[in-house]
Amino acid sequence: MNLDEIRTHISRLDKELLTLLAKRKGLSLEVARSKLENPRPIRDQVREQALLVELINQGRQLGLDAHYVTQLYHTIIEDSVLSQQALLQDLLNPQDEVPAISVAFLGLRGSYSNMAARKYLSRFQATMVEHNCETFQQIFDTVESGQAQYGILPIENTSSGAINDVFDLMQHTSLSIVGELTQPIEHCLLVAVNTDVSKLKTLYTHPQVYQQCSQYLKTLPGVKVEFCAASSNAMELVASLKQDDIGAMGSADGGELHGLKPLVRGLANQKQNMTRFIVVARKPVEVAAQIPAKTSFIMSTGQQSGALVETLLVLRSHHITMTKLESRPIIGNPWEEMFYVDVAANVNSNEMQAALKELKDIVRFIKILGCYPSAEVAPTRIPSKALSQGNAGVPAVPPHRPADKNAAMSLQIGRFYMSRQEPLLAAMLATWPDRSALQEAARRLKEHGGQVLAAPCFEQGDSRQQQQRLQQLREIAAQFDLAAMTLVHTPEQLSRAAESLDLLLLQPIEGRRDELLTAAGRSTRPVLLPLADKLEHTLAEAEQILTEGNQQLALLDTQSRSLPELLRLQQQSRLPLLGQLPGQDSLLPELGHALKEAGMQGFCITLNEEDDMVPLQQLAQRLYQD
Ligand SMILES: O=C(O)C(=O)C[C@]1(C(=O)O)C=C[C@@H](O)C=C1
Repeated sequence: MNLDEIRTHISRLDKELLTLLAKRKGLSLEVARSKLENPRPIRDQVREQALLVELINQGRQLGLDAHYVTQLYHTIIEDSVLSQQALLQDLLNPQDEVPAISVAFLGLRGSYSNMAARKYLSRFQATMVEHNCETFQQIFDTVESGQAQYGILPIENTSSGAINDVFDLMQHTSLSIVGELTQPIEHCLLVAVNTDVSKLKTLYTHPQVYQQCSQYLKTLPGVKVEFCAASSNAMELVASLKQDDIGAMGSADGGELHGLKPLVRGLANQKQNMTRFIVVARKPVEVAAQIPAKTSFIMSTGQQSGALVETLLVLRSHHITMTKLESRPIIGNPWEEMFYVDVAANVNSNEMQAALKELKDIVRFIKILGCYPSAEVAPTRIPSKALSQGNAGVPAVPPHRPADKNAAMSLQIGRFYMSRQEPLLAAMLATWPDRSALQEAARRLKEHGGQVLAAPCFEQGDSRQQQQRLQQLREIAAQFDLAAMTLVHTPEQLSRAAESLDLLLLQPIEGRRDELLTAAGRSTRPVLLPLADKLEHTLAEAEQILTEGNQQLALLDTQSRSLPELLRLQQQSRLPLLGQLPGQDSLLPELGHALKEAGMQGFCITLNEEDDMVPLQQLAQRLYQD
């Protein structure tokens, strides 16, 4: 076959894939209707997990890797769940057939609020009429007066926290919250013409974006930064000037609307930067009982001690989970507070109605802001057991973690938990690899069921190169849904790594790490402390970290200590213990298995450039299947 013929073939297959996906979606909507007739919850994670495990195994037989299959199906299932929810919501809240829906949001075309508005409206069969607003107040006014049907407002951001102005405006509005959505904020360097970072002289950006990308901007010392009122203004300017020495900072999708291309992605200091938006309208909506719902309300309590606790106890007694609590001053009443509460419950449920009745008796003021479908479709987790290779037909188990006997000792790294039952598996590259080798290591680690990718970001190079490595490590780890770790020698390196990575490995030379221990204790990231020569030194060092506040600490045995030594350590400390083992030891699987039995909660497998991952793969099989 020549290139054209192959492409024709690929196009035909893609069309078939789309036809099948559309058929699948149709069936999913049929399921939703049947769940409405014979009431059952929309989400069924036991079914999802069984499906995913089956697909991973089928995929393997066809030569597709587990990570690829999982990612693909997470997207398909997320769409399936959201489409089912939207269908049920439509049936419950029939809308007038309108050709256009108007939405008010902050900023111009391409702003993050604009992207959120587009995402929200994509679920309606109507075109969007955009109302660009300059202030949050203007958004409220536009919807209250009926000029727009919906208003989109950012309410909280994972790096900068609550957006207080929006909370304050919610106190006085007659509007209801009818929806929510979360938008990833990925700042990119956007340009209008083909160019290179080294040619840039000026960057246009919003002060908040500048702040959120401060680490990256330090790597561009010669570039002048000019502030604009919003990132959408910066994009508009750069698009109109079309010069190769200027750029804007904002989202890739937003930039595309202005014809800009992303030159560098993932500029933010914080690894995960998400903004949660609320959608407000004049009329409240009803949420179908089968859909996970959220209810938001505000309340003010008396000033007597324990008043807030009493209200929270009411929620607890009705088994209602609170997902958010914010307090804001009441304008005009100094020292009084208004509390904003989000709960994971439908306002019409019996529990919520009973809780509201009790709350009304004990608060001064309470107002429901709205009840709306929860937009979060958390991916169903697949146990490492199912991911470690060669495992056909793993029985489906419910996705929630079984109660861990050693709950007090388990630690969360990124989105993974380490425990004696499922030890953490990290691959640590001895030298910094090139991008494709790092990607290949990540792909294979994921395929074998490992969870943490580690590489030395600080061993060579200047500060700019080190920063680029941190970014690359975090980016590739995220691409394969792995956590990321690096070795840090100084407090400064520790704070830089803590901005991007999930786990910080402290340098092993004791006596030279006093300041590093203090910095680790003040960090909010989990820390891995290599054992000191003497047991009492290790315990003293661990204590130094814990007393500074950071309780996310695990110990690492770098010298394959004897079993009695390790058991003694475990008797004296409740901290999780990991072992560092060479990746090419033919006994790796047996050694790891024995150490797991002895209570180790994880393994850091060191790999040199030429090493293969066969022993690591065998270790994963022993760890997760025996
Ligand atoms: O099988 C169901 O119950 C469905 O609703 C279908 C489906 C899917 O798309 O596969 C969607 C949502 C559920 O959480 C489980 C599976």
